[in-house]
Amino acid sequence: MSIIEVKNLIKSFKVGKESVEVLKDISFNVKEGEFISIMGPSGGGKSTLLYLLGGLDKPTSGSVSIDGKDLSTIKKKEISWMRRNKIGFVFQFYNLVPNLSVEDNIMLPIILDGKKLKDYQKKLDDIIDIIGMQDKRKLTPRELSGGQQQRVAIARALIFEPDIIFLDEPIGNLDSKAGTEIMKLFKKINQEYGKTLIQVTHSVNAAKYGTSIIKLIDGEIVDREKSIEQVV
Ligand SMILES: Nc1ncnc2c1ncn2[C@@H]1O[C@H](COP(=O)(O)OP(=O)(O)OP(=O)(O)O)[C@@H](O)[C@H]1O
Repeated sequence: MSIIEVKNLIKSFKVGKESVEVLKDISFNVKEGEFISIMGPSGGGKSTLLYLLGGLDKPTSGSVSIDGKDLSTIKKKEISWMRRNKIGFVFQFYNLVPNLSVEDNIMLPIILDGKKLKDYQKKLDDIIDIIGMQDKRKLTPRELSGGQQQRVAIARALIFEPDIIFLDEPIGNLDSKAGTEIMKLFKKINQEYGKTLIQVTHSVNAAKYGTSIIKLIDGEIVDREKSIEQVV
């Protein structure tokens, strides 16, 4: 079964009196364990699509289903549960809390959810190992490089062990060396930990880490291929 099913998805925004159709009848499926790169020109609707897939916004019509459950018809409680346990997000600008340590930033979703920190201590240690930052766990974000900050944001997205992680321009703010290291980390999270990843990116370098590439132009999928050479 597909972990994500997108059917006839349409999203319009009202701009003044006019309605602008940003996504035009999009359908596709994502299988568990895939790593999809969504590429295409600026303004084509990539971020809009990512937010709909993650349940952060609602479609005008059509549907997004995760594990066979249509996000527009399930109960609010269930969607909040899904957002916490099933889905993780990583953004371009990390969105860390500046005065909290690395480990407190990673544990933030646990704190906000009212869960007991000690129940997640082992998980925290494991995740800090995965991101390779044991020696930096007491530092605050301003003491870290951009690449290290993004590692912390990735760890925070992993703490609830989601099956799917959405990445919005995850290396858009990094130089090429740090960017490559982050992409290798995503590849490991995809291949070794079996997470399904969906990234929006302008970078051909980042896109080629995907197992499949979707090209979105002007709100429509114009191509879906296995390798970047077939798309660019
Ligand atoms: N909340 C909103 N209200 C009105 N228009 C919006 C809204 N969100 C997005 N848009 C419009 O939808 C279009 C697609 O935006 P989106 O950010 O999804 O594109 P994108 O492909 O991610 O672009 P970029 O690569 O520049 O980030 C743009 O024209 C944008 O102005």
